Amino acid sequence: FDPFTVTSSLFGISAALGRTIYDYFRHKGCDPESIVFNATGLQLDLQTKLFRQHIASRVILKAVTGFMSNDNPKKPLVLSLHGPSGTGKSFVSQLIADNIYKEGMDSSFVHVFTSELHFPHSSHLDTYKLQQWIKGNVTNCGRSMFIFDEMDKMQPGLIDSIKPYLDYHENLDGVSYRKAIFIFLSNAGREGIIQTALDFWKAGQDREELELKDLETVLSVSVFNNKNSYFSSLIDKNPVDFFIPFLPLEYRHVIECALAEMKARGVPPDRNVAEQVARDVVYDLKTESVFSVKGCKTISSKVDYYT
Ligand SMILES: Nc1ncnc2c1ncn2[C@@H]1O[C@H](COP(=O)(O)OP(=O)(O)OP(=O)(O)O)[C@@H](O)[C@H]1O
Repeated sequence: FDPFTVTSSLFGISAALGRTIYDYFRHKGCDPESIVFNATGLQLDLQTKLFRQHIASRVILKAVTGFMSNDNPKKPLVLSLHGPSGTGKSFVSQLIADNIYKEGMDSSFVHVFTSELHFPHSSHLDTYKLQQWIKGNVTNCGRSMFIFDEMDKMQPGLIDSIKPYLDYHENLDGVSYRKAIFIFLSNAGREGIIQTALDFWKAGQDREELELKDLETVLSVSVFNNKNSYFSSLIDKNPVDFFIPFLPLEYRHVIECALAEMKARGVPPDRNVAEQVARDVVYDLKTESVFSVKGCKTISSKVDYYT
């Protein structure tokens, strides 16, 4: 029994809209007990579960903690996470959700939008549906979280349609969006981030010495100045509070991911298996095989294979 599908087929609407309607009737407003921000929990999760992303960890902790401790924010929190595949962008969104919502990603106040899943056939109607989707969910609960996956594959028209919700507005049509969190995930800027990390590696510098300012320029060059980038549509009135780079992962980091995966499954972490898994991963020749092409993305299935 899938309530979204039932709701959708009853009304002859898309599953996404069905979910909004279902959520609306199931939860009239947010239940304060299901939204309790745990700043210490987030800090601990970022320190212990997210590997080797010191810049992202630091920025996310500050941004989310600052925003959640403010009862009257002036605008929604808008985070844009960038970097190569499998480096922890979706994973960190899950850690944020885990420390805000009692039910984490399963909370009915957390909404993941994938343009290909929600609107496979683009049409002008889609922008209306997307706006209604956001509006319906925020009307239901102001402290809603929206995760937009594969932002770089999203139609520019759709991005334009969400811009008003990201800005400084007391309210729009009687709805205040200021307590919502928007997280954009994309691979935009990936080349610049990889090149900077590689230059550091070649110079024998510790990657932990990399600072946000070392990556801001490359991010802005590849992200803002690219006419095909989704940011070209956001740039005029930039509503993004933090652009957060995720660094490519090396062989030794893949080992850490494999060990963590075994631990999470209750299997005793075995370094030999972890090394086998890390050897199996493809490394990018353009980076002299220093960085894993897909980060830690395929680790789970490889651990299955070797354990
Ligand atoms: N830095 C990291 N620390 C710990 N685990 C990680 C890290 N990066 C990736 N992983 C593991 O790999 C899995 C896949 O990563 P994730 O889905 O976050 O990648 P992504 O950056 O969102 O990639 P994509 O751009 O392809 O969507 C995660 O669920 C997590 O188990």
